[in-house]
Amino acid sequence: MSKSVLDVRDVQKSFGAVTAARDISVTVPEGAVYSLIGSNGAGKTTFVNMVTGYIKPDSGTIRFGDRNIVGLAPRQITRMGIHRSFQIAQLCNELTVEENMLVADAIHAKTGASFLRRAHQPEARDRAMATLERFNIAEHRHRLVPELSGGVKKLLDIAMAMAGDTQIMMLDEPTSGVAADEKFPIMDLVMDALRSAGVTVIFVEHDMDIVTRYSERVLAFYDGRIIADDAPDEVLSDPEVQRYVTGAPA
Ligand SMILES: Nc1ncnc2c1ncn2[C@@H]1O[C@H](COP(=O)(O)OP(=O)(O)OP(=O)(O)O)[C@@H](O)[C@H]1O
Repeated sequence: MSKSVLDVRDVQKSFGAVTAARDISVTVPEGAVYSLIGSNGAGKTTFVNMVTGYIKPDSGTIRFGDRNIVGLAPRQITRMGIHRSFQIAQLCNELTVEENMLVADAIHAKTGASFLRRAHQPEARDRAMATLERFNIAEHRHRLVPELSGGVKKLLDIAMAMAGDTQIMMLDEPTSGVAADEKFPIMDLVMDALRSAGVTVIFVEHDMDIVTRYSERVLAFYDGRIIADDAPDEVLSDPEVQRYVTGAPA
């Protein structure tokens, strides 16, 4: 069995009277693909925010490799290798695809060189092109963001989140904003690119076809708790999950 890359133990988080995380414990093996499901307000984003340092748990531990990362700033956690993409793509409209990628690369670079110098280094351009090629969007490199389809924007956003040394990628609804007929092709590309880079993937998703097709394991959230943690078929046929999450038999 692969070693664990992320180990969350007994994590709790409340916002006033609302408990958004209750006794959350989960171990994610290196290279696994996990999806997080649950209705609105179930606690999925709170989980992602705690792992990425945007929210500090009230108690519990989050171990990344052999280090407890609770209390570290998002920037420190990103530099350690836990990256994320948001539901709404974080792109700069005034720049081309390649320029956006160069900005992401310069932000993630660990060298002491100035931001602009880093963006102009030939190695940076090579790295940017390699990532764009991995996500099959190199042909769009000279186009400005507003000219791109929802699918290409999504691919660019995830490609940018991959800049630097990524060990865990957390994706918030990777197919939101993507046309229905583009969803599977986009997910095929994203998952192939992440798997070939050996990255562990944790993604929030409401579309059960995507969950079934792309995740190896599913965490079902309800009222701040994980009510199921198993293979997709097991989770989606669980009566509690059908009652509180999917609302229908799988
Ligand atoms: N910063 C915050 N301040 C106050 N309450 C919050 C905050 N973040 C989350 N909550 C509350 O915590 C609970 C869990 O929210 P969370 O965003 O984690 O749910 P979710 O499963 O991601 O929902 P959605 O699918 O709508 O994004 C909700 O009741 C939410 O209102």
